[in-house]
Amino acid sequence: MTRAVLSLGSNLGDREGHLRLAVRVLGRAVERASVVYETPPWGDAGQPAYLNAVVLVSDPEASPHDWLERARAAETEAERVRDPERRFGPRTLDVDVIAVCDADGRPVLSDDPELTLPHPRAHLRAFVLRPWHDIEPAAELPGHGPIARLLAAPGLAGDVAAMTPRPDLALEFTE
Ligand SMILES: Nc1ncnc2c1ncn2[C@@H]1O[C@H](COP(=O)(O)OP(=O)(O)OP(=O)(O)O)[C@@H](O)[C@H]1O
Ligand SMILES: Nc1nc2c(c(=O)[nH]1)N=C(CO)CN2
Repeated sequence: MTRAVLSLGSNLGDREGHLRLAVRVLGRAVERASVVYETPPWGDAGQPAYLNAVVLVSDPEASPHDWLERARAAETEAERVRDPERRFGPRTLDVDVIAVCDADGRPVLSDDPELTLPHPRAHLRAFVLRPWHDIEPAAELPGHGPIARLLAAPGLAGDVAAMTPRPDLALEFTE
């Protein structure tokens, strides 16, 4: 049994459709989905705006690695193409595993480059922390503390303010 926080992002093609596709691939594992946000590109400015959201998922059968497999399956369905020249470049769909807890609610930590937990750049990304905070306000990012505190830090204030909620694009999932 594991629970995970997954971040969804898309800035190419049918962005909304790609986020919906990810939720469909994750299926009944989805427990909560955040509001969708329109966000300026982070890390590589020369690309279109993203739609971002966060989902909380759980599955009695899933190992931490299974979440990475499911993330990749959704990216493949969205026909994501990787550009080795642009690490933070545009993509049809990005699904990142932000954090995983085991059956006892303990955070899973990993420095394996194939699946690093928590995600090594999550604490720098308002597009991850703000939607996560919306659906789990008391959450902590292991090694970094409460996400509410990270969001309030001066370094992220500009990025948080630049995010636009898109309630017109609510993600549906089976409760
Ligand atoms: N927590 C994680 N979530 C997703 N991928 C991870 C994680 N930790 C390590 N990886 C590895 O990172 C590699 C690159 O993933 P990907 O192409 O999605 O990166 P990216 O989305 O361009 O960058 P970023 O991870 O900063 O968003 C993958 O092969 C994957 O195995
Ligand atoms: N706003 C925003 N910027 C990004 C995103 C993303 O999902 N949203 N994903 C990236 C991939 O690493 C790079 N930059």
